[in-house]
Amino acid sequence: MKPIREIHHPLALEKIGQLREHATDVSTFRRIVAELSTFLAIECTDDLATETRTIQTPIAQATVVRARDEVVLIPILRAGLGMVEGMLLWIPSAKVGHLGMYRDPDTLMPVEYYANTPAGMNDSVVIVLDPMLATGGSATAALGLLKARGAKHIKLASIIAAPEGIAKVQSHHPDVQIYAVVVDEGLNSHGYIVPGLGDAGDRIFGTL
Ligand SMILES: O=P(O)(O)OC[C@H]1O[C@H](OP(=O)(O)OP(=O)(O)O)[C@H](O)[C@@H]1O
Ligand SMILES: O=c1cc[nH]c(=O)[nH]1
Ligand SMILES: [Mg+2]
Repeated sequence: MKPIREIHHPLALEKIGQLREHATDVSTFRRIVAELSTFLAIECTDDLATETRTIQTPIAQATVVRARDEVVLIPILRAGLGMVEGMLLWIPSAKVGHLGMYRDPDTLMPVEYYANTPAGMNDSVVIVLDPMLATGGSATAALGLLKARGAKHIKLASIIAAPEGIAKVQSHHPDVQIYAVVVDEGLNSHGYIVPGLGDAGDRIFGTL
């Protein structure tokens, strides 16, 4: 089982504090989600396979590196959409598929309503995007669907993760590396992350 990679960085933690604040307005919230997503993109791609070639600088020949792996981003709608732009700043050539899922408020079980993923994901590095990993039900279902469609090298990028969600994903998908900016205390009786930031989708899209 892969241990979670929690990112400790003073400025990332400062941004998390702004996301948590109830008073943070929607444009600031969106911008910070995008910034933290770029930060997660850097972490998630630090083991991509590379190849080298020789080029000519104005001074001399140099051996330069380029990434060989194709990257596919899979945001889980809605909240995961807020992470796409920031991820693409760092991985501009990534393909983007979409999974629509919401969590039933009574059962907390994920309900799938849309799935559009690129063909030929077998050899790609697939990064699932969801800012909140709470019970882990949505992420676990998304990872199962992607594996059924051929994905083999999958990562999960979240901004805030709860220990319960991490444990669930690790038990069902021990091969998937989870990245989170922070791991919070746990869940409340409604399945919300504590202290968390509330409903990420509503805060990104201004639908509170
Ligand atoms: O780990 P889980 O317990 O499954 O919870 C996490 C899910 O809940 C939220 O989605 P939500 O149902 O609020 O849909 P939305 O993104 O459309 O707001 C969040 O964006 C995750 O997808
Ligand atoms: O705290 C939570 C839990 C699930 N989904 C959210 O958006 N926030
Ligand atoms: Mg929501």
